[in-house]
Amino acid sequence: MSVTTGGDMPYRAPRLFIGGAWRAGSAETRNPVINPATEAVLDELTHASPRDLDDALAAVARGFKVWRATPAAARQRVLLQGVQNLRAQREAIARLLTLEQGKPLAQARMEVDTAADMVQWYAEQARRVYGRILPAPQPGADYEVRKEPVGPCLLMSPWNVPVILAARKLGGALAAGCSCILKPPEETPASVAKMVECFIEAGAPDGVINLVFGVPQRVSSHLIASDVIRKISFTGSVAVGQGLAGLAAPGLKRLTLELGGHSPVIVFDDADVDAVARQLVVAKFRNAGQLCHAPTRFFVQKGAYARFVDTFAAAASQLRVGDGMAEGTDMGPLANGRRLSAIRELVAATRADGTVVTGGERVGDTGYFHQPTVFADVSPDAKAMRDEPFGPVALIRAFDTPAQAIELANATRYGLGSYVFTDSARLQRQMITELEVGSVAINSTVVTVAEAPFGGVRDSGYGYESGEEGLDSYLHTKFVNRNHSA
Ligand SMILES: NC(=O)C1=CN([C@@H]2O[C@H](COP(=O)(O)OP(=O)(O)OC[C@H]3O[C@@H](n4cnc5c(N)ncnc54)[C@H](O)[C@@H]3O)[C@@H](O)[C@H]2O)C=CC1
Ligand SMILES: O=Cc1ccc(S(=O)(=O)O)cc1
Repeated sequence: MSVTTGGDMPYRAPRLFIGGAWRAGSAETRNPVINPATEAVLDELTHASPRDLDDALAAVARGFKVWRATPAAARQRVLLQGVQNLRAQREAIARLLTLEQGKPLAQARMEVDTAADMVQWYAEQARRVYGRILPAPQPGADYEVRKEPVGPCLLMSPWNVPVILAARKLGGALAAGCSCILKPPEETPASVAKMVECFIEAGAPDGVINLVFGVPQRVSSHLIASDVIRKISFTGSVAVGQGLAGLAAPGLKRLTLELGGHSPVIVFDDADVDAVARQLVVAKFRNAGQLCHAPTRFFVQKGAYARFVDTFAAAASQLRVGDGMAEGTDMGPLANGRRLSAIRELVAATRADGTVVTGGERVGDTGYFHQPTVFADVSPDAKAMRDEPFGPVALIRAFDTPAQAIELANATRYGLGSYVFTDSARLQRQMITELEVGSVAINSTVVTVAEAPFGGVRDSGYGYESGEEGLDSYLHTKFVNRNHSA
């Protein structure tokens, strides 16, 4: 039986794409792709064998030679055509995404739009990779600083926002002149493969984009061990990021790690409490809370606290939980059974450290659905205040002084996003300075955009994606001392 995507197209797990050709993976392992709303198996994904991976390494090395020699304007044309293709495939990709990941279709469509926007920005920037000439102290000489693509890249992206996170890596690498092997998540492979197809069909030469799936640990250890790979970009958990840093160390390979987060929200008394609470409910429960920069720890000043809790809980309880394909669904299921189990455990453990004001239960017994769950008066010592929830759980606590808010906010090992609500310029400045994070949104819930760097500190990882810094992470800098008189 095949599952249709809502149009006429049946769901099919993608094949590998290596050296310009699609092929089934020849490993003995495979994995089922599961619809998280129904737990039905959509299809089986074949895995790359060591031989497939060696073919991908040979292809990506060949692809690099071609792509690095391709003028920036030509690379830009391919990327912009890919973006156009992506926009044309919006509905098809969004449907695949909802089927395999669970998010509401409207959010899946927005994901495709954001992915297109992010690659477009990189494409536009491809022609602005400038070097510089410096004055040399001796006559007849120029000091020149050049930017060059770092080499073939291994890009590994996760299942929570599969299209954006893969497209952002692909766009940066290709704009810089790097070839790549992309290893998307095995749990949500088809939406990413369809996105990749848009850039293949736009004219990326053979070997420039390669796509593999497999047992993640086997794929990453095999590919990172090869001298061919010069840079690795990974988004996922801290534990896996640490392991990859170990694998990258012997070859001293460049690494960008975008790991977890446990983003604080600080709401001061002067904020428009009702409006802010409602805005934060949308941000918190988008993608069922499975975003690395999702607001998770809500610190609200005492004067605004009771009202914030009431409005936030009321808005959260009104969210319609259901199949992402159904009209009117606000929040879909969690993306996989691991996440549902983890959230149920987290909720059970947090009951001793706070009060459930809404939610707290699984929804139904088929599909990975969980209620939007809000805890108030959560102890700062609760395990949930330290460990990333990565799901539909909001933790609220009151604070008195700005210094207390900072202490609470900085009390995890993560440092990715943060959100501050106040019109006081003095408080805004203090929060911007003292929050130990990669980004701060003031009176806003947006911390990641195409034109600005996104990255974290401490356990949230290192390096940047998007913005000039994101492009620079696929470039190395060469100094040339050119003596004309010799
Ligand atoms: N920063 C982010 O956007 C993400 C963070 N996470 C964090 O990870 C936690 C656990 O989720 P899991 O899916 O179990 O995380 P995980 O880190 O095991 O998996 C995340 C992604 O990494 C890949 N992966 C796993 N092991 C790998 C390896 N050795 N080499 C290369 N890729 C590998 C997986 O295929 C998956 O797509 C979440 O609760 C969340 O805290 C998970 C996904 C995305
Ligand atoms: O989980 C990491 C993550 C998720 C989403 C986005 S974006 O806001 O959609 O760009 C960025 C990072």
